[in-house]
Amino acid sequence: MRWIRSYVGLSSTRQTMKEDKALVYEDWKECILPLITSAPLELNPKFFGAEQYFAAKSLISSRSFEIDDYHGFGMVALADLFNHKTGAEDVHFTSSPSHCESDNDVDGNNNDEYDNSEDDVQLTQSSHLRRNRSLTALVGKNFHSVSNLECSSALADDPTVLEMIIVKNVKAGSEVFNTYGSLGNAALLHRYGFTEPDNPYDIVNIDLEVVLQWSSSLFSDRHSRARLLLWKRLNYSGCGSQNSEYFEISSQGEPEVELLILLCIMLLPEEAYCKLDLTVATAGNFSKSVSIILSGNSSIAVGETLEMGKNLLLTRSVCDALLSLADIRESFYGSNSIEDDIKALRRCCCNRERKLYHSLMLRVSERKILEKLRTYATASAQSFENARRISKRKKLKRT
Ligand SMILES: C[S@@+](CC[C@H](N)C(=O)[O-])C[C@H]1O[C@@H](n2cnc3c(N)ncnc32)[C@H](O)[C@@H]1O
Repeated sequence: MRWIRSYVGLSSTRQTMKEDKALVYEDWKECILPLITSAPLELNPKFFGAEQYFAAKSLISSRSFEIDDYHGFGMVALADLFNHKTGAEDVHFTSSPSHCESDNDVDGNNNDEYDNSEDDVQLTQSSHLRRNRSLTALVGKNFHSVSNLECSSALADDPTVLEMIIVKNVKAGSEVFNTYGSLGNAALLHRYGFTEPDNPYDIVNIDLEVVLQWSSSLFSDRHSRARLLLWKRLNYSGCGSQNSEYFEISSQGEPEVELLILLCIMLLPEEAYCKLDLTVATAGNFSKSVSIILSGNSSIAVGETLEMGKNLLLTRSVCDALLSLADIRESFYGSNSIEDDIKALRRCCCNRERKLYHSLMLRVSERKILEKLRTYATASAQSFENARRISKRKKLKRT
């Protein structure tokens, strides 16, 4: 754990880990320490120290999951044997039997796409399951799928039943996977201690602090604060809590529209800003669905949908700002280039050097997204310029 923190650098994963560890330590001090010092229990402090508590908590949190609204979070024997695969599970858990029309899928997965054909497999717990510490299918073409078994009405009504359904054919001897949800690599590493290559749900976070750092390199603190306030008064916010707001960049390198709007407001010329400020002040509360659209020549319009304005928001200066944000975020990885990281990842053995492998994978996947963000910003600036040229030409033709 200590190692991951130092290698991932200043990423949000490190910060989250630090905060988690502080909370777990507080828990330990409050709940366990009094037991160690309590005379009648005579607990051996060697087994109940803060590090042992942290290890136990990590183990529990990587194996427990939200069962349903009724049960909340819990540990389910057998269910926790399955390893995760993003978007390609073989086995699915649901808190009520499959034919009893339910949307109680564990992890919020939808079952509609699954074809429970007669080729489905039955899972059996056997000694060889234990060998790999993950679940392997005992496959037979004629085995009946669990979901094809008769489901008694008693079972259907039993809230303590958790159904395990094989949703795909699995080759004999192959590992059977579940999915822990649509999680990016930082979330997978934080919650479960591993990452996946080419994870389609991967994201990079850009903290609001980073945006303010960029803004203060161009404008006064007063300017940045006033523009941020206006953005907030327009009912925009980043992800996360008020104390640590951030913006997500998708695995395709696309920034959230809220970030684009903030950048536009930061970059507005004073006159346009004052005009917008006045508009907001006189209009009172803006509803969530109303968004401002700021066009390239700084005029302001009020539009109804957020997506409608995305292209208009991607002006040359906003795209330049995105490039700067990508550079600031990239600087968090230290002096090693992405090529250095890729080489180190190739040299690294996933089984022998687990921590090194997964932290390198996180760095590489995040940095690849930052590369895509740069490509996105450059291409968007180009299309914005083209659109402007075409519109200018059209206007000239009309006059
Ligand atoms: C619910 S357990 C799964 C069973 C686990 N293999 C075991 O040893 O009991 C979750 C843990 O399994 C490991 N794990 C699950 N899926 C993985 C994957 N795709 N790659 C690497 N490790 C994985 C991680 O250590 C994770 O914290």
